[in-house]
Amino acid sequence: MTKPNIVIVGGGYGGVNAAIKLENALHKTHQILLIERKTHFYHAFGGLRTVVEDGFENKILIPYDNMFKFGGKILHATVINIREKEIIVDMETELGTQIPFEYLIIATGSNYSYPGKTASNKKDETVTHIVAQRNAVKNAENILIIGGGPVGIAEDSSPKLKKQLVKQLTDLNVRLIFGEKIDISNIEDGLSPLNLVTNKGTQIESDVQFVAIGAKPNTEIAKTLNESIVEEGTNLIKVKPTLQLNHDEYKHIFAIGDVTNIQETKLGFRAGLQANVAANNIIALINKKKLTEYKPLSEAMLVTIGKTKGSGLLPIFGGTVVGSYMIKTLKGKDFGIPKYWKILNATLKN
Ligand SMILES: Cc1cc2nc3c(=O)[nH]c(=O)nc-3n(C[C@H](O)[C@H](O)[C@H](O)COP(=O)(O)OP(=O)(O)OC[C@H]3O[C@@H](n4cnc5c(N)ncnc54)[C@H](O)[C@@H]3O)c2cc1C
Repeated sequence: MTKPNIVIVGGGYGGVNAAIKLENALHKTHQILLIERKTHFYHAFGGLRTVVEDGFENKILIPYDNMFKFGGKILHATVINIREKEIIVDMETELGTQIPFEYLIIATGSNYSYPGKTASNKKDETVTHIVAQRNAVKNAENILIIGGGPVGIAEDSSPKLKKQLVKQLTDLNVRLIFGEKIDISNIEDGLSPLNLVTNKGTQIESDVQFVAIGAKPNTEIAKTLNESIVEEGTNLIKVKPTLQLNHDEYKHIFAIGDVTNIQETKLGFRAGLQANVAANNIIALINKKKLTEYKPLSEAMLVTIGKTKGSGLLPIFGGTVVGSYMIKTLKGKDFGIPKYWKILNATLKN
């Protein structure tokens, strides 16, 4: 007898963790199916280092091929439609284009400009893009970065963190401009010299430009199920604390990670924690047990500046600011790369 499908759409930090957990627990009774458009997991935490270290891209592009151990399947296709009991993909797969499910997890994450994330589905195209960026940086005298990202957050949540980051960047000869905006529509590929002017009239000449103005949630396909599951304004999927969609018709559909409207900064490690809750709740529904709730954590971030510097905020004692030593140890040294190769059951060749 064919086993009912549990489908996970999106193999990022949330989707991979949920798929592995569900496969471990349910492979005897259910077919676990991960649908992911890319052939390789893109380990975003280390994305920025590809710009300065030759070959680093090979460490952060991890093949998905070997991740399942008990018959789970990964299909490389793009989901274009979600219905109440099935999803539709954009190409013919071994299971066709119309794939039924008993339970579904939407984990389609968010987009970010290169090299934060990749827009390409194929490893060689991603590598070509990264190498072009790295070469442009090697030949550049002036590099423009638009968007303060975690620094912007630091401003609101911890003045001490902001102060530490500003000092470290200024020591490295980085010129910081706060409170001004640049029209990014003037930037094409970010690899050619440009002379830009901010809304306050500051002229900035640069050889290379990086746009770092935040992630954009991938919730368009969620809307194909029902427009009302996505919050207007934020474009995020409304979820209950159990991570089921906040809609009584869809108790069998969950959302996790960067796509949800949970009130906390969007981070991969949180997507992983949410994956545990969603997977446990699917197991609980199958076994007719009580569901558990996801509890958002307090603010946390680790901002690296090169291999040895940085500053961060840990979610302990209501938010503790830490300096370069902790950041180097927790993140800057290897960005958790060995951990993710292990999770995906792949071998990193040095
Ligand atoms: C430069 C940078 C550094 C970061 N550093 C950290 C850090 O140090 N620590 C931390 O915790 N977080 C960090 N983050 C944040 C972290 O990357 C995100 O929070 C995380 O990626 C969210 O995980 P996710 O599983 O929700 O989605 P994603 O990781 O975005 O994964 C979504 C997946 O879904 C796939 N997908 C999307 N739509 C479809 C579709 N229709 N069909 C098939 N597949 C689809 C995508 O290809 C993608 O693989 C960083 C982010 C950036 C950009």
